[in-house]
Amino acid sequence: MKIALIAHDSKKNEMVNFVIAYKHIFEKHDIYATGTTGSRIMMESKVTVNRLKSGPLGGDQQIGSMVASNEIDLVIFLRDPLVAQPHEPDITALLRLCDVQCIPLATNIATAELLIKSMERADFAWRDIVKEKYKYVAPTGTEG
Ligand SMILES: O=C(CO)COP(=O)(O)O
Repeated sequence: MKIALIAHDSKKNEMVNFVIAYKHIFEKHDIYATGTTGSRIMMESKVTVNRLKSGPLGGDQQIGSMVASNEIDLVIFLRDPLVAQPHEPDITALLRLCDVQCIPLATNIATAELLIKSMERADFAWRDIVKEKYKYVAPTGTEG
C-alpha cells in the first residue's frame, strides 16, 4: 500500500514518534511524505520515504495529485488546527480530494492509530480492488 504522511510543525514530533512506534508496519509499505516531514521521519526512524516538495511549496498538491489518481491508499495528515497556514487552500484541496476519492484520511493521532492497526490486520485489501477498477489511463492523442 502507499501511505502519505504529512505533519505541520507542531505535530512533527508526534508523527516521528508514531512512525517509530509502528515502524514494523510502515517498513512494509511505500511511504510518501512532504519535504520536511519526510526528512524528519527518515533521519529519526530510518524508514525509507519518497520525499515530495515541502507543503507550502507544493508538496500537499503533489500528494493531492496522487490521491486524485487513486494512487494513495491512506493519508495521515497531522494538522495543526490552531495555527493558520499560508497554503491553506492546498490543504483544503487535499482533504477534499480524499473525500472525492474515498481515501481513508486521519487528521489526528487517535484516528491514525486506528487506521494503521486496521492496515496491519489487512483491512485495506479492498483498496486493491478499487485501484484496479479506477486505474487512471492517460488520454490518447494529447501528445505533441
Ligand atoms: O505544510 C505541510 C502540510 O501542509 C507540511 O510540509 P512539510 O512536511 O514540508 O513541513
